[in-house]
Amino acid sequence: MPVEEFMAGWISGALGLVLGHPFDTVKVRLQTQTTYRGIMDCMAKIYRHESLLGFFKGMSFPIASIAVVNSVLFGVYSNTLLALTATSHQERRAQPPSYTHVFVAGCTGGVLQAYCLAPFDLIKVRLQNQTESRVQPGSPQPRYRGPVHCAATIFQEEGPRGLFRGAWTLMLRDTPTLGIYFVTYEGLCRQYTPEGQNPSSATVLVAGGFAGIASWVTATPLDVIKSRMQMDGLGPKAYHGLLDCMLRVFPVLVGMSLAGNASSSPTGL
Ligand SMILES: CN(C)C(=N)NCCC[C@H](N)C(=O)O
Repeated sequence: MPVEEFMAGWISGALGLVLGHPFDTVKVRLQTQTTYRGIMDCMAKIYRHESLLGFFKGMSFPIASIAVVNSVLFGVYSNTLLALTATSHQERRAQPPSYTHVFVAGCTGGVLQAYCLAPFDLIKVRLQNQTESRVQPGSPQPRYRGPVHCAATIFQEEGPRGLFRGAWTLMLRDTPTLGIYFVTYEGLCRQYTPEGQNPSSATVLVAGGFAGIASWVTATPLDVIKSRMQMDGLGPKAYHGLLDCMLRVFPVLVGMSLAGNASSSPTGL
């Protein structure tokens, strides 16, 4: 991959992260903490106690790692398609791969990117969950003083494997859902591009947006489990592993959506 493409990917990925991180912080807090009554309450509390900076906790490692993580995803996807179909990127417009091949290549990219992403994602989630204010004088010191201190503390307290806490759930989340991402993206591009031509920028934008929605809708249930497993290394353990966490969280999630009221669960989920 040429350096310019790598840098362009890094800058655009980083911009997307800066715009999305405040919403991601609210999502992570609602997934793992019981003190908020819903999205608006969470946003108001973060703003009041932690100022605007509270929404951006844990953002530096994702920005530093996004280019590498995305290169792994797209590089593995492209090379898996090459191995499955024996056609290069340029030849694929004339001879489009089957959706099964696209799905398998997307899943393969998903597994390997999840493995690279796991420690960075863990540190992000731990820092996002720190509610101590950095601006109010006299506030208690947070457990982690920054991403490097967080990584070092996890390493000391939970061992080297602690840095991969939640990695299996992350892989389970990203393997099928990145397959879904690439199938949706390919399908929409093919639908709206005349045969033999490259998709226009508008088509790429819209197809990427809808692919993102389709993959995140399917990824969200396991995303809840992943965030809970990642926070479970602190203090006494709440779950005896991934299956126990799924069995205890999913019935509550299903009950909440059937009742149509996501914020009034007695467990605070
Ligand atoms: C649809 N899915 C599951 C994905 N696109 N996965 C990769 C996302 C990584 C991202 N930094 C995150 O928010 O975890």
